[in-house]
Amino acid sequence: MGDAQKSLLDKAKKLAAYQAVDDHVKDGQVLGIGSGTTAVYAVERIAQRAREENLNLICIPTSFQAKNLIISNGLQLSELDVHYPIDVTIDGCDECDQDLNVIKGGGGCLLQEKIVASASKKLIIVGDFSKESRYLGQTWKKGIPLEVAQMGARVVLEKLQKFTDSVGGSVIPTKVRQAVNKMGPVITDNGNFIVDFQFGDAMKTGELHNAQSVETWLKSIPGILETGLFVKMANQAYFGQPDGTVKSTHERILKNGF
Ligand SMILES: O=C[C@H](O)[C@H](O)[C@H](O)COP(=O)(O)O
Repeated sequence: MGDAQKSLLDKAKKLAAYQAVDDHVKDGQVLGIGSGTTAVYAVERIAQRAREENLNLICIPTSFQAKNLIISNGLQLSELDVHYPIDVTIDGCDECDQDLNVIKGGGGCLLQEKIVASASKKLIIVGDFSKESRYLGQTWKKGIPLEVAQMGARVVLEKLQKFTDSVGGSVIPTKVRQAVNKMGPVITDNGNFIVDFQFGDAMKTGELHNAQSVETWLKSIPGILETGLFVKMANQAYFGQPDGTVKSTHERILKNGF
């Protein structure tokens, strides 16, 4: 990716994050703090508003990165054992389809993100224009990130490969994600591996039916501790556009127990 494209995407991430914070963050709330590069802008804006408007906010992190962001921005850090439920969580995504089903975990944070999302009255997704798609897998070609117990990785890979082969295969193999600047696999904040499940166009073509059936199937495989598929969890999405505007979906009410 060239510098100009990167800068365009960065601006779009910032626009979306700022707009989402301005629309949803209010005094006295417990906030879930997402992970990734877009979440950095959300925390920046939350901290700005907290200072300028003297807001009293409690922040629950979704990762080690988020925890450090909360601390370095002078926000009040807490955890789910102390503050539950969360009023609103603002988090990034790798891809978001037209039904607001989302793929997350491109940066290796998904298990804590999903727990925090499930503890939130509202989940607001933020991203640049490249994250919006019609169906999952349309733009995100790296597979569905899965958090997998280390000793179960071989078993999980065999089962996923068997499925991939049965639907015609994928040119890219499903494998344990390898680290950059460190030899060997990525180890998550929770001490597990990440497996990137290459599902190709299976969701579009029908082999995987829909995101909910994929999620149910993946969660039925022992060793898969969590998936990066967030199905019917997001209430609204914001996408920063190249022209400096922000496109947002309607906010939907979910029957999520709150
Ligand atoms: O594992 C990482 C998280 O799920 C991120 O929220 C997701 O990858 C999007 O990250 P970014 O905002 O950097 O594109």
